[in-house]
Amino acid sequence: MLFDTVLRNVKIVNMKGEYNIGINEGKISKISKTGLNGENVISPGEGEVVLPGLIDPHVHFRDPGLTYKEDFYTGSMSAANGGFTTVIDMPNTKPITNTYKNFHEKIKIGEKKSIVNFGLNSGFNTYTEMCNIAKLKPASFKIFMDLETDSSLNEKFKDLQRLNTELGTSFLVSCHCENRFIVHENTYYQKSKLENQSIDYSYARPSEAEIVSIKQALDLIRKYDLKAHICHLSTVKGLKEVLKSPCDVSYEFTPHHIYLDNSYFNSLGNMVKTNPPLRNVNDKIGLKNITHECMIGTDHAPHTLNEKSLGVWDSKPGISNLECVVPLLLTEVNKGSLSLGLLAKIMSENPAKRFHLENKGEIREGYDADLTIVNLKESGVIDPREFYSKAKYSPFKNWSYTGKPVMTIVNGGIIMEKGEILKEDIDGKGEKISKYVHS
Ligand SMILES: NC(=O)N[C@@H](CC(=O)O)C(=O)O
Ligand SMILES: [Zn+2]
Ligand SMILES: [Zn+2]
Repeated sequence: MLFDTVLRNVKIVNMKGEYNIGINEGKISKISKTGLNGENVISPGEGEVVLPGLIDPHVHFRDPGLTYKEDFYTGSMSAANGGFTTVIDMPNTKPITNTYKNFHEKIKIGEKKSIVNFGLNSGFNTYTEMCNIAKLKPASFKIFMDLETDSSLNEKFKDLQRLNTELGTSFLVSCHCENRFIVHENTYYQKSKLENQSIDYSYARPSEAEIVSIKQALDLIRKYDLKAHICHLSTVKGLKEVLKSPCDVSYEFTPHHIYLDNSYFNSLGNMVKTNPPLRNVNDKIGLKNITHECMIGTDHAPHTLNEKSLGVWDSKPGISNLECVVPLLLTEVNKGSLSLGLLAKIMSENPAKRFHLENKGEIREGYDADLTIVNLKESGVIDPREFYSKAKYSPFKNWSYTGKPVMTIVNGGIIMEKGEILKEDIDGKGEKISKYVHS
């Protein structure tokens, strides 16, 4: 049999020895020890290992309405260059992605411009509007708890329970956990100081705001029998609340909350301003908290350099990490502080399962041919000038790494090879390679 594409004599994560992977019609159709023939043959080099296509459940591509910061084309190229085959985009665009019309519009934007598979989170809205959006299969309904009062929170969680009951669905609520009241109180106090340092931003939105908000979210999902995903979990105490909860709750860590603490404000200023803020070194989560249950969500949140330089309170919060996180974590694999198998679990299998991305997250016959090939031996330093993202800056600039993504394959099509992006996201039959993915 002649396959469309064959990966010849490759190492596959979690599997001993070398294998041949036969790809047909965008699917993994054969994994065999014996040789396979294909129209295209890919023979990975020394030190290269095949991972299931990496999935980022938390990106902001700013499309539509804020495309001067990033758009689906530059954001998805950034994802492809970072080794990601699927991303899930957030609804805080302009207009907000919380009506049937805007949601449908964004699917069309992604289908036109994205070179990786994409899912979409919806914002909350009226009950009727959310029922309409449910037909378009959002990955989850996203709530920014720092924008809600206790009563509006209760109403929204209640609406989602009603929707799941009436439609027979089980949509997740993805939560940005910062308590609005605690943030307002502490921001007011910090702003009242004679002068402000960048680090004051981390005291304006203290760890306590996240911990209280996580407890609120856990109480509400218990009350309304919902499932939750906690975005950018940044504190050990918040993690403890999640781990002891009997509810169905998942969580993600960002690279900046793993690697950086609020002392970085002193050297990098508002470049590291983000919500939730970098934490005091004693409060923060870190590499030691990465277990088989978590996920990595980059919270890729681009702003222009100008918007990042408007002072402590007016600078825009957000850090872009799609092209940094894999080299950083592969470096941990080389140091022995993270296994490659665990990296594949938290960056592919777990997000695929949690957001019901069928046939993704594992290298298995019949699954989609979404594959990330990494070179464990290639080293270098992070250079934001090479980013495909419009946000060509990073707190990880000049960080050295050992290990990087060298090929990204989406539905059997090579979309990135050695840092070069395939210009046309079209397969041999003229079909778009990447797709809108939904549960
Ligand atoms: N994380 C941030 O600081 N900013 C995000 C919004 C968010 O994720 O809260 C953004 O969209 O810029
Ligand atoms: Zn957020
Ligand atoms: Zn975000």
